[in-house]
Amino acid sequence: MPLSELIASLPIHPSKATFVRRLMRILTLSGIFSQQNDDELPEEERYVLTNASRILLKDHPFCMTPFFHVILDPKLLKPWYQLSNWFKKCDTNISPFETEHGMPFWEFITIHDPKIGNGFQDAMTSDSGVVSSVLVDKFKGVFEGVESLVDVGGGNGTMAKTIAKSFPQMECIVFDLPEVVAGLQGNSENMKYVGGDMFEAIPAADALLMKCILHDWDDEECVKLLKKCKEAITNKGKKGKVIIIDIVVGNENGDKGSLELQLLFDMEMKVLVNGKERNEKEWANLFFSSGFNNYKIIPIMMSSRSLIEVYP
Ligand SMILES: C[S@@+](CC[C@H](N)C(=O)[O-])C[C@H]1O[C@@H](n2cnc3c(N)ncnc32)[C@H](O)[C@@H]1O
Ligand SMILES: C/C=C/c1ccc(O)c(OC)c1
Repeated sequence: MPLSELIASLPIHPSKATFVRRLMRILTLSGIFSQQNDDELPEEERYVLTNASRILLKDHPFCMTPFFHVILDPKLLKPWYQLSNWFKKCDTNISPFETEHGMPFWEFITIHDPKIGNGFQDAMTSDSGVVSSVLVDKFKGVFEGVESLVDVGGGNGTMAKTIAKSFPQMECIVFDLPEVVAGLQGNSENMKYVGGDMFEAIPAADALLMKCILHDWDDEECVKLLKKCKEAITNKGKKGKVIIIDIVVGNENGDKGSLELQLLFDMEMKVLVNGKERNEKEWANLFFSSGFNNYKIIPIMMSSRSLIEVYP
């Protein structure tokens, strides 16, 4: 799109029109747009979308805009300014988020601020939209022989919806806090929602899915949670498995971008929920400390995430 057309299509005051070129100049340098000139109209600069801006489009099937809205929300940015204070205090269990807002993140989004809560669910929906589609397209084998599945901390059920549709014989349960699943209904007969606290008890199944759960908690809490998982999959003499989708920090393919994403998430988890991203050794320690015997890591999405199968 030529610059003049871009300016004409934006809802801005005419007095601000000349600033658009300066904004586009830096957004082009940072890869959000690229410039493409037209030989027939050499005097006017033209901009095109890049992969980075394409996923911001509302009608893109994997639009990530809700995710960026949450990350950049002032209420979720303010805790970053508490890092300096946080470093000086001895209370290791309190996140910079709690230092800022006086309550843990989960309480804040489920009870105190439903607007941020809805924004957060939309953010996770956009993330799970991409990941669930990659999963059923390329890694279907992980679910082979699984007759029942519980998505632990499954939020509004985006992962479960895609899996339940792809495996009509599988019984899928979305398990999350009562406030989160209240009033939700599945889109097929083989899925339902159950409310509860995963640190108390998890419904029994052949397999449990935990996407973006363990990185929310410290090691002690993770071991507690994984022990509950083991109970849930070793019912009736059967031995099931836990399927984790999370980050495994590492840079084996040498891609600086994916490492940067992993480390940025590590900071985000620290600041918001007192969680962390783990490397393979740290993951293995968690599994063996909770009574599991074996695991397999499968990198997905250019190693930005991994699929980890954990066996009792
Ligand atoms: C980062 S979100 C991940 C959501 C979903 N798995 C996904 O990846 O789209 C973490 C989820 O854990 C849920 N959660 C937090 N504490 C929980 C608890 N004690 N019991 C069950 N779910 C909990 C939250 O409500 C939230 O939906
Ligand atoms: C702004 C994003 C916040 C966030 C909080 C907790 C999570 O587990 C998470 O997983 C991708 C994202």
